[in-house]
Amino acid sequence: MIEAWSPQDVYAAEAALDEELASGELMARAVEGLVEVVAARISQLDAETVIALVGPGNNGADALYAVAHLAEAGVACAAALDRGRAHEGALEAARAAGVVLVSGAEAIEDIAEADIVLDGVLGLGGRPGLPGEAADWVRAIPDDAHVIAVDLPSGQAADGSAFDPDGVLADETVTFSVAKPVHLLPPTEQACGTLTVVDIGLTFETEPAVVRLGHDDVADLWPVPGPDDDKYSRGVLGVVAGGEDYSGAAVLAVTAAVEAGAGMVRYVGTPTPEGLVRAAVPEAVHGEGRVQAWVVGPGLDVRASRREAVAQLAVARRALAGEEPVLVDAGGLDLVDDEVIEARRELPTLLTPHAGELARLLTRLGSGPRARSRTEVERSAVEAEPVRHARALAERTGMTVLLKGSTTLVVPADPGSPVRSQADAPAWLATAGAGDVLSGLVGTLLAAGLDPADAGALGALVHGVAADRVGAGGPVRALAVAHGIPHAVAHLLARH
Ligand SMILES: NC(=O)C1=CN([C@@H]2O[C@H](COP(=O)(O)OP(=O)(O)OC[C@H]3O[C@@H](n4cnc5c(N)ncnc54)[C@H](O)[C@@H]3O)[C@@H](O)[C@H]2O)[C@@H](O)CC1
Repeated sequence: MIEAWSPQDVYAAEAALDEELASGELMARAVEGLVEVVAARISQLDAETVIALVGPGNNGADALYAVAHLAEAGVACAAALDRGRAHEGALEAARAAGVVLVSGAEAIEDIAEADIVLDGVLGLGGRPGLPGEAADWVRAIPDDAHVIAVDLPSGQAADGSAFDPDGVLADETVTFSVAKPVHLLPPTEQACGTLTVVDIGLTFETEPAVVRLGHDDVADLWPVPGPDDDKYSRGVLGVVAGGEDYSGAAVLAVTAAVEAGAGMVRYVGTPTPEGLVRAAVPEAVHGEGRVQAWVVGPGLDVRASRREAVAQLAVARRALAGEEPVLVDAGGLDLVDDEVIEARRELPTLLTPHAGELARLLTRLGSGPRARSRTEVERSAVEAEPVRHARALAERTGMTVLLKGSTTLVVPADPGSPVRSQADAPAWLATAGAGDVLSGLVGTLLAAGLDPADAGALGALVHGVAADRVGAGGPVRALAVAHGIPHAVAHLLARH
């Protein structure tokens, strides 16, 4: 599991530890870890020149001390300074070690020729935008240089809220003590490259801001049956999905639920998808009945008027009015209104929109206290600030929101709970029906008793791993992902 703490919490933990340690010890620990990574990269890449981009704060000091150590060890190092401003102690160390200090046009020339660029312009204390000459430095970084960001890529928001395409785009980031939201959240995660966390001894009393499950966490969370279990105790999932137009969604969701190990699946549909489910998934039973959780919505047409569709919708509405956990996806999202929100305020509910659906929901329901904001929300706005918009929907509805995308975000209704961020899926998984598979898989976990945030995060991880294993680096169709779930789960459980 990777946990990230907010910049405020990190500053508070640093201040507390700083009081206990000798002056400069915290930074010395950070620099030691940083130097180790850069030295390893120099030998792996056969790099000859390293340049540090040095900003005015402690982040610049880390970078400058690091090149001072490397220069002492014989590496050809330079440091770009903006009008000579930098941490005094670090500057002295760099001068003494023979680091070449450059600025202006000379800095641009040296950056353009560097093998490794160490970005120490801004760290946790950075505000949006690159200061002074730094914007020119960043533009001068050659495509083939290996860029190592110190703590975080400069220009990107530390809390992960805003991505700057003109900021630093790193090949890797070396951060201290713990990850920060910038490293785990879209849209900024894409600027970080691979992440190394150097332990400098901070401890935290507070909850993390972001949590990402790793493969080794699956065995702790996955509902593995014991000898006393039967199909009912393992969890019965009701699936209200598929209509005369989108009938395949039903097959995909039900298949995924059965493959994920639901004790039993009860399917409620209209004639065409029902026939398909009967043929494709003989394990499913048909019609309404007692369940431990519901999936409502894949392929559901809430505007259909034929008798069977109206009867199916009535079951969907009963599920939303009932007490069992409900996952609401696709067409089912159209059924979420003030009455449903009120009825489900204390009940486990997981909404699983993609960016476009989330934009439509926020536009229709409004956001903010008492839904006062009634502005049109565009899909592009959700993509630019996914966490903020998912949180707005979670606050508006009191429901957990799973926002689908190349990184899946799960934002719990409780604003104090960490956001979950899973980036396990290959890009090939952006394919029709993948969301239907996710709904069946996550629904099974809800029926087994997991809470919506755990079910969403764990389901997203397994969905991604199944796609990765089935596709083996190539294309993957949604049904194959569903059929790949058992092997993916077995593979992940075997790591324990
Ligand atoms: N506090 C500690 O004890 C430790 C801090 N460490 C490093 O310290 C960093 C945090 O240090 P700082 O708080 O000094 O933060 P930064 O190094 O990010 O620098 C903040 C400084 O830059 C200025 N600034 C920020 N954004 C600007 C902008 N857009 N344009 C112009 N000026 C801007 C601020 O006014 C401030 O002077 C971490 O990211 C980490 O790299 C590590 O050395 C570990 C130990």
